[in-house]
Amino acid sequence: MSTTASPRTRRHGTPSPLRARIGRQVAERLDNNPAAKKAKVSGAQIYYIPGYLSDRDCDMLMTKMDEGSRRSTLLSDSSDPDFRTSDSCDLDRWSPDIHAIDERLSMLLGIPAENGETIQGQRYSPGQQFRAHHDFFHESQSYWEAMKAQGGQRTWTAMIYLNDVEEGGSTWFPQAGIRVKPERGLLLIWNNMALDGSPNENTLHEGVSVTKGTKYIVTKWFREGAWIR
Ligand SMILES: O=C(O)CCC(=O)C(=O)O
Ligand SMILES: [Fe+2]
Repeated sequence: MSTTASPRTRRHGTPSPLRARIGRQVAERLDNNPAAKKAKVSGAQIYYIPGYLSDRDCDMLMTKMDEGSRRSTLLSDSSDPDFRTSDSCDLDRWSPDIHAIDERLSMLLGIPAENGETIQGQRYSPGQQFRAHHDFFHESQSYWEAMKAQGGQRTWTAMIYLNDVEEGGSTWFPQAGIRVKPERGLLLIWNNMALDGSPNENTLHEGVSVTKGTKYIVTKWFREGAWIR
């Protein structure tokens, strides 16, 4: 896999030794985990683990999401009202079932649990999508100062598909060149930073519109520092 960051990666922020170290440490941990597979993509670190979450946990999360969802929001203004049309649900991190999943993810990546934002559930019905975006914060935007004070930049993303989707709903990384089809229990993990710790453009990704059925996923974004104090 090519690991060269393109010069364009510098546009949304600056290199950072801390983030570069987190990138190396997590990748080394995943490389040594026989369950974790490395995706053969260009210019980004992407891994996956099929069957990571049990059917019981997937069902538990989908039930909670059906009980507590609201319309998804965006950090930055978009002129496109259809940019992110899913429903979202913040899952209570202190409930024992969720806490156990948090702990497992944190152990898997070797990132302290307090660096993880609260797991967010997202549900897409036919026609709903999350258009191409980066999970990292754009450091030139007005929200960045507030984010900096709350754990700083997002480094790794962990996303789990909770069900198989009848049609559509894949996660597409147009620049890294990979399309992931939803599969119940599958964990997808990627580093939003380049090797030098600057935001990596190649992690641009899209939750492609669902055409048939409903898509349920959970996402956890890890910060470079403590998010919970
Ligand atoms: O729905 C997807 O496949 C992608 C979701 C996503 O990009 C996110 O949660 O940050
Ligand atoms: Fe995303």
